[in-house]
Amino acid sequence: MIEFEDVTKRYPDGTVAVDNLSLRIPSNEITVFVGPSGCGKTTSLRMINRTIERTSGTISIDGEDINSKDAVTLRRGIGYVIQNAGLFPHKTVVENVATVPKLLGWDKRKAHSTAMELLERVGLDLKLAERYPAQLSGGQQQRVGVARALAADPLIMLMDEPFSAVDPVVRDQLQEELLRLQRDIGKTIVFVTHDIDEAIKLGDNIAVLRVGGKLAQFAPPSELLANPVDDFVEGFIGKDRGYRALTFVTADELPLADVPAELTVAADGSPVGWANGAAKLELVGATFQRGDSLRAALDAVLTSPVGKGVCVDETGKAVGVIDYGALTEALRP
Ligand SMILES: Nc1ncnc2c1ncn2[C@@H]1O[C@H](COP(=O)(O)OP(=O)(O)OP(=O)(O)O)[C@@H](O)[C@H]1O
Repeated sequence: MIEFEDVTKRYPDGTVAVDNLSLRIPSNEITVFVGPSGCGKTTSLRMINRTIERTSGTISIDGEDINSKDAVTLRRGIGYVIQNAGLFPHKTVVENVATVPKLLGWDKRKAHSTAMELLERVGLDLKLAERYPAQLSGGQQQRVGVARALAADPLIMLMDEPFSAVDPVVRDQLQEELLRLQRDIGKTIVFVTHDIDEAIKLGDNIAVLRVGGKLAQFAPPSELLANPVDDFVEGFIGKDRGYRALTFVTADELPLADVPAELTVAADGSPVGWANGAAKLELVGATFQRGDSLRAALDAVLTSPVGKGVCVDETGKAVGVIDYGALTEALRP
C-alpha cells in the first residue's frame, strides 16, 4: 500500500499544487488520479518516486517512509511511464528496455533476453526490436515505454498520461493491453489522466482531485458513478453517468423471453435475422451474452431493427431476447 498522510507541495513561487492530501493506494490494483488541468495529479504522482520532493507530510510504501532510503534506490523499484514514452533516442528499442537491468548489474545476455520477453508481453512485433524509437509509431513507442518500466520487475508502476498522445483507436488498444497485462502481473499501478472515461475503464479505484490537489472522492468507478459526493464530482463525471454505470452491472439477471418464431436462426442456432413480412430478412444487430454488461444488452436492443436484443450463449446460439420495455423495467433502481 502507498499511503499519503497530510501531504502538501508548495513550489518555490508559492503555488500550492497539493494541499494536505491523505490517501491510501491499495497494492496490486490500478488507482487512477483524475481531475481538471492543474489540480496536482502529476505533482502527486511524482512525489511517490521523489522526482518531486514534498514540502510536508509523509508518503510511505508498505509502512516505510519513502525518505528512509535514498532516492535512486527508491526509483529503481518503481517503474515510470510518461506521455510520448520518453525513450532514449540513440538506443535501439531492445537497448532501451534493457537499460535498467544493465544498471542493476545483470549480465548482458540476461538483460537482452528479458527485454525481448517484455517486448513480446506488451504486444510489440519483435521485428521492431532493433529499430530506433523515431522509427516507431506513437502507439508502438508507448508499448516500449511500458516494457522499459517493467524491466526491473518493480512492485509499483507510475504512469503519467501515458496514452494521451495517441489516436483514439490505438489508445483503446493500449488500454486493453494494459488491463490484460495487469491481470498477469498484478502491479500496484498509479495512473494519471484527465480523461474520466479512461479512469473508469482502467481504475480499480479512482481518486478525483480538485484544483489545489485536494481529494474530492476516492472510490471504485461503480461507486463514483452511483454516488458522486458533490456537485464538483458529479460535474466532472458528466451528465451521462447513469448510462456509464451500466458497464458495471451484468446482464445475468435480465428476464429473457423465449426466442420468437420471427427470429431466423441457422442450423447451429446462431441468429441470422428478423423476418419482416414476405421473404425479407433484417440483420440482427449487436448480440449480448449473460456475462456481458447491461450496456451491451442495451446496445443490442438499440441496434436491433425490431427493438429486441438477442442474447446468445458462448457458442453463439440464440438463447432468448429482451425488448426495450422489459430492459428499461430491469434498469430501474
Ligand atoms: N515547477 C513548478 N513551479 C511552480 N508551479 C508549478 C510547478 N509545477 C507545477 N506547478 C503548478 O502546480 C499546479 C499543479 O500542477 P500539476 O502539473 O501537478 O497538475 P496536473 O493536474 O498534473 O495538470 P495537467 O493535467 O494540466 O497536467 C499547477 O497550478 C501548476 O501550474
